[in-house]
Amino acid sequence: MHEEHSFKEWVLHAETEYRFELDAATSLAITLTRGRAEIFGAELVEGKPYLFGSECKAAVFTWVGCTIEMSFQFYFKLPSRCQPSTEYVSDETPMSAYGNLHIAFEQMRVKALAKLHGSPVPESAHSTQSKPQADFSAEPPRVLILGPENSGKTSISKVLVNYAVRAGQGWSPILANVDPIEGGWACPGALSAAAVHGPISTCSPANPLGSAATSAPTTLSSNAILPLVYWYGHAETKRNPSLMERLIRNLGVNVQDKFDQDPEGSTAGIIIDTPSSFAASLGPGVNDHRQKLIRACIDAFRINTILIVGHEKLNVEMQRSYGSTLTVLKIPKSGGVVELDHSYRERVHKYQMHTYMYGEVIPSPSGIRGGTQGGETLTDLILAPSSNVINFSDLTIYRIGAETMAPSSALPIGAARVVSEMQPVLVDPAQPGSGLLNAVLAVLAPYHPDENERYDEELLDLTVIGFIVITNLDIPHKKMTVLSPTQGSLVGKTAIVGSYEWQD
Ligand SMILES: Nc1ncnc2c1ncn2[C@@H]1O[C@H](COP(=O)(O)OP(=O)(O)OP(=O)(O)O)[C@@H](O)[C@H]1O
Repeated sequence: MHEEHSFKEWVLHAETEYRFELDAATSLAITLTRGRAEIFGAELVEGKPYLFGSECKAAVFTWVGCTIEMSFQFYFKLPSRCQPSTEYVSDETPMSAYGNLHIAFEQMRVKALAKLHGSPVPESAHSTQSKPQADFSAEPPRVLILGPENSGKTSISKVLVNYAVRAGQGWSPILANVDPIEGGWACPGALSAAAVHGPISTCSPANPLGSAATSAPTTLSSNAILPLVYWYGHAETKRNPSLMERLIRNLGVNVQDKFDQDPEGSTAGIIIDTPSSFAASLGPGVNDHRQKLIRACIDAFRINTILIVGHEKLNVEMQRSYGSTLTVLKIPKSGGVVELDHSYRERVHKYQMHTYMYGEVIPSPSGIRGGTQGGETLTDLILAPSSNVINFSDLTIYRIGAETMAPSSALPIGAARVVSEMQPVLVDPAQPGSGLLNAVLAVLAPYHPDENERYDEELLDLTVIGFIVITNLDIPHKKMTVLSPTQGSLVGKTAIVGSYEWQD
């Protein structure tokens, strides 16, 4: 194996950022040696090497100026360079706009808390900043972020959540991810929400929102993130918009329950990261789905602020639809956001699945000791999945809506379609072409223990307790091999298969 490393220092002036993009099989360590700096709102601790890998793309921003040291290493073949494939410093960032937004949201939180306690609103919560547009009421910020592909929606969500967590007021805002491609804290295809208690780190696209307790060992410092997960199972929202809508509404009901149980906690608010398909009208019919899903988010999470990232047309559209009842704000897109192409997204999907099963340890560049991946100690990040052979009958598998629905025109005259797009269809692993080999399955929480509380489509409303991958099907013996991050038994469990596949 060929290895080579390099070392470099960057001096950043106030309100500038160092942007980098890593190639595959490279790793980077960044150490803050002077001043203060942050990555998407998460502060770096001075003197601690932060590791980045798996083609990570990110920026180190400083409000006050800083010096950072980089150690870079590439592994394997073709040592074409000794630095990230792209790296530069920019003094044009939208961070002050994002900072102002954070201040406005902070005022909303403070006012909402004061209202809850019946106390007067503190002077500091009355804005002296040039406040963005409409009047923010005494409601917590419940924010929907919309924007086209590669506009930086996820990064902005992280900045806003990290600033709230850093504010020192004990806020734990909820971050919800309704972008199935993103993966969030689970696997690609999932929709999730979690209360965030500590800064969300960025070190690898395999964990875009930091590590979660579902796949990580309990020793992780960030294991406070306990996401609530639903499984959509596909990359594209247009594939089954009705299911998307139902899951969004389910997430909303859960978040609302949490808010009802903890009114004080609810004042921290919620930030929703959305798929880029919400911003793009791609053809006849798609626009309706898009509108329906945006409306579902607004209702489900009782949104009071919509942020549009750098998209004039969408801004006008949202102003027209919601401007009279909600605050709709256009915010600038960062010039640093990287255009991620299809093949990169496919590789990220693989990194995410691999990390879900095995964990991820980014190799430290030579000479780097005590490196951290977003605050975690490296030995904690290795997972040992179990590969078990189970009987076909141990696990009940469904697919939501039939994959191979006959077109209505092919049905006998007068016959209604039997399978709706929301109907759970039992999948028989013994059937050739079941589509289960290498499929990613979401294992669901149990049905309601009280038979009287059960209903037909209950399956659609069950949360996910974990993901498995079927790595072998032995049809003659009616057995299958299942890779799972935990040792727990699957007997009697119910799982859903979508369209995601993964091979190690
Ligand atoms: N200022 C920046 N400097 C360098 N890289 C950045 C910056 N902002 C964002 N990125 C990177 O650009 C990529 C795309 O950003 P992000 O995921 O936030 O966009 P998005 O709009 O959520 O994407 P999607 O199209 O998946 O919805 C990510 O890899 C992110 O880390």
